[in-house]
Amino acid sequence: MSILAAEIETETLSVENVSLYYGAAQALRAVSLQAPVGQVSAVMGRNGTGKTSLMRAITGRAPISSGRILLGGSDLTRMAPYARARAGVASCPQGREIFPLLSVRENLETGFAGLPRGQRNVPDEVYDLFPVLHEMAHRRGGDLSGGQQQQLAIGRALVTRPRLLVLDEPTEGIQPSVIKDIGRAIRYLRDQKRMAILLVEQYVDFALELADRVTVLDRGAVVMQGEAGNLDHDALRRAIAV
Ligand SMILES: Nc1ncnc2c1ncn2[C@@H]1O[C@H](COP(=O)(O)OP(=O)(O)OP(=O)(O)O)[C@@H](O)[C@H]1O
Repeated sequence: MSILAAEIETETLSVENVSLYYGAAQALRAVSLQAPVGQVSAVMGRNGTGKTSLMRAITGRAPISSGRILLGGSDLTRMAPYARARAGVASCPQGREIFPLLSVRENLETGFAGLPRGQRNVPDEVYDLFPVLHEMAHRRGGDLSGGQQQQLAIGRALVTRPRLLVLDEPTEGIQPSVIKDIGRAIRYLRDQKRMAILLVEQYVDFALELADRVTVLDRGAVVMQGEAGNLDHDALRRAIAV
């Protein structure tokens, strides 16, 4: 087996037949997908089709009723969110969840919690990717623009040195110049850091520009899945059109 094949096998996120309910309402119906390292795996779908629920299932914020979630050799299924973070899962949730009264620097430092003492620093690449975080280190998180907050949310996720980065609609409500920066950061993390990136995105052109693989959800179920280059993009656009 080549080194690359071994790495993919040990580092891939594997979601297997995951179902999730809110009370009696089923939000995910036996969803399966793979997100290998060194690839962007996009999850798309109309509003309310279960994209955020899938992200919550992976990060441990919502319990699943059946199925399994594996990251490489670790079975995350029953792990608490903090244990999943230690196992290498980082997420930028919808709404970003920046601490408004903490400074930019302090927001980044909240990512230290699960790290060994020797790694409790902000990696240079966070500031290389998003120089604004350096310039605004002492500003309060709540005083940043939406785009700057999104960069901060990604920076904070990177502080935890993740193997899997989960991004829930990173372009939502953000100006084009910052969307470009975010796209560049995602490419860098995929190609240079070889992270597995799971990207929930409604902005089709942005998602298709980056995605290696695509999963489309409809009413909580997978209705289309495959390598981005092999999918019928017109059918895909129809499947997610509002
Ligand atoms: N906490 C909750 N309690 C009850 N139902 C919920 C809850 N969160 C989501 N839902 C329902 O579950 C379904 C899937 O929602 P989810 O947020 O996962 O979809 P989504 O594809 O991320 O939507 P959006 O694009 O609007 O963020 C929807 O019908 C939604 O109303």
